[in-house]
Amino acid sequence: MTHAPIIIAAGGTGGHFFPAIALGEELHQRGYPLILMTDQRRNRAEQSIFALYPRYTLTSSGVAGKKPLDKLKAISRLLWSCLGARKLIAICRPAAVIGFGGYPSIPPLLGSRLLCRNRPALIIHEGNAILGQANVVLSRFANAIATSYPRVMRLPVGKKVIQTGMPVRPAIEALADEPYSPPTLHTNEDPIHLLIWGGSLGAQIFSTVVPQALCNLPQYVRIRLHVTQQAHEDMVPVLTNLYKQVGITAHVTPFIDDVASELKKAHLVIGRAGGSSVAELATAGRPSIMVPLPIAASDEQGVNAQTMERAGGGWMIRQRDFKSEKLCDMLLHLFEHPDELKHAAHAARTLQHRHAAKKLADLVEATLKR
Ligand SMILES: CC(=O)N[C@H]1[C@@H](OP(=O)(O)OP(=O)(O)OC[C@H]2O[C@@H](n3ccc(=O)[nH]c3=O)[C@H](O)[C@@H]2O)O[C@H](CO)[C@@H](O)[C@@H]1O
Repeated sequence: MTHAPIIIAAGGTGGHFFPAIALGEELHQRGYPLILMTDQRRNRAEQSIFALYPRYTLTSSGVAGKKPLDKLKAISRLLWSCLGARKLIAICRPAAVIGFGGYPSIPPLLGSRLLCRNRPALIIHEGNAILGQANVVLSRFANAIATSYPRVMRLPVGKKVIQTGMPVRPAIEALADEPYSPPTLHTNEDPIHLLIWGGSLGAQIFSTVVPQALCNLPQYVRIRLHVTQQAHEDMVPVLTNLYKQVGITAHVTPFIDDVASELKKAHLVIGRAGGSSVAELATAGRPSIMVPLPIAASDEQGVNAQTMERAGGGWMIRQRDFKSEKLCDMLLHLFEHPDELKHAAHAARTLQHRHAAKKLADLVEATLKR
């Protein structure tokens, strides 16, 4: 039987895009033709499973927190994109449109619901512990809402809500049973692996506070450290030299391609608390120090980090309190108390949700049969 196509719409940052790809792979295996609608940041993507509509670029500009004139411009761009999306939907007549959040997911879902005669099924996925701005708008029209977390703030009443979990890349899903052994400072000389990442777009703060903290650790700790750090291109040579000078083994790069291998090695992760990063920490069972992005529209990263901290899987520090002296003390304390790291690694797994891509694809198929 030939299926009608399915449109997957997602903002172009890793947190929205990687789960969209994971679902795409699953639906592709089930025989669905797929169309990916994303923004300029990802327009060259995944040609093998997605027939990317060649001239279609979604708006990526947010609306929240803007000055009135800029807000008006952003809203007009969104509405213009809705018209563009409607044209595409009229041509390819999809059976369903699935949104992964971010403003670029609004035009295809809203366009198909308000402007098209053949109305495809609408499903949204929320990757954070609070419904994001775009999903707040779209949830009113959705036939089903899939969530990563068991409890999600701002969900509308009376809608079909199912926790499918956050789809993660297969190599990360394969870490679901990976054991964790904490580093021991005084009984062996093995490396202590630290992973430092800043979300899909990096974060400047980790290039200042973290190196200062690591340089202030005692020498017997520094020589054991193996650091993998994501940093802005300009900072790569600066941090590489700094770490070398103080005897820290480090690999500094603008983007970590093989996140799975890094998580597998990591004794501790320092980073933001975006939906995908937290889901990956839970899958791999790795303890973390989380510094939520302070400018995130709904403080979704703060809510994600709090959820992980309450589960016992890590420690949240607000950016205003993220200082090198504090981080240095905290790292030394954790390395001296490996049981705390071990406990956090186990606790992180309580938020693990396996086979999310499969569960989400099941939900899509169930909604098609509605
Ligand atoms: C799912 C989701 O809603 N994510 C949030 C996140 O998106 P954002 O995309 O910034 O961050 P996430 O933590 O959600 O995702 C980051 C993704 O990039 C990957 N990665 C990161 C660094 C690297 O070097 N290599 C790499 O592959 C991570 O493994 C992860 O899969 O921040 C936004 C603010 O800007 C929030 O508003 C979003 O709500």
